[in-house]
Amino acid sequence: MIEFRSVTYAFDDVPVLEDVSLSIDDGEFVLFAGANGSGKTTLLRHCNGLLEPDSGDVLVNGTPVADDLIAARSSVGMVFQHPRDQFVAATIGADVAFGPENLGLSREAIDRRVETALDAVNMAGRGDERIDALSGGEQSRVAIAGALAMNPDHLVLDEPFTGLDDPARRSVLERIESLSIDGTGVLLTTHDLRDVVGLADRIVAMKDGRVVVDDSPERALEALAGLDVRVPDT
Ligand SMILES: Nc1ncnc2c1ncn2[C@@H]1O[C@H](COP(=O)(O)OP(=O)(O)OP(=O)(O)O)[C@@H](O)[C@H]1O
Repeated sequence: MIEFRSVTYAFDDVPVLEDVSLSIDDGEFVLFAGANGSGKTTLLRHCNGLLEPDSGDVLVNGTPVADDLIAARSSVGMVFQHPRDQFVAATIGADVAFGPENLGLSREAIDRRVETALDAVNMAGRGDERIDALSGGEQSRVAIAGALAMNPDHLVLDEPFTGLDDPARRSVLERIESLSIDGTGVLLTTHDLRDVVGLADRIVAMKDGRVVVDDSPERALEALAGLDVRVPDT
């Protein structure tokens, strides 16, 4: 479970998050919607200590993130907007192994995690391939595998479809759907809900650093007018 309690945060004295309180259960699929600059990325970067609140608290499984960064980072996997920026190794397998290696697991356990994570993104057996030779969609799936190798309870995906063509978008979407069905919680930011709204349990919409809608997809869609969020046509 992830809990934000009255979280306030400013960049250089400019308020970016104002009194955000949310609680996210294990297994929940939550869409974070809102215009560019509304604070979605900034909020989610608090889940594993990349940012710390100026006031308020962020707890993962009941423990403040800053008190146990390893526990928070094991429980909440993050995939950033430009996966290319988060790779640390030249080959798929080495990159996906990086997180588990830092947990001090045995080689055998690491290999098992890498294999399972690659399987989950439909890239089994491709560990020796170079990341720089992959398409954008494949790179996104490797980034997701890297997060999955930590066996997270929740997966944070920040605008995972940015820059992807239609086939890549579909392939990443399918992977996200099957992970969600298998029980991984998903926190996904987007300013375009069309492809993902059918998967979500809940939509949280932000505006100017505040949560302005937090509801089931059906009810939230009615409330989203005026927030610069593309909603499905029907
Ligand atoms: N490193 C930074 N330094 C200063 N200001 C920042 C920084 N990162 C974000 N901001 C500002 O914080 C505000 C919220 O940005 P954030 O990226 O959280 O919004 P977002 O809703 O995720 O939008 P986007 O879809 O564009 O990523 C914006 O006004 C942005 O300019």
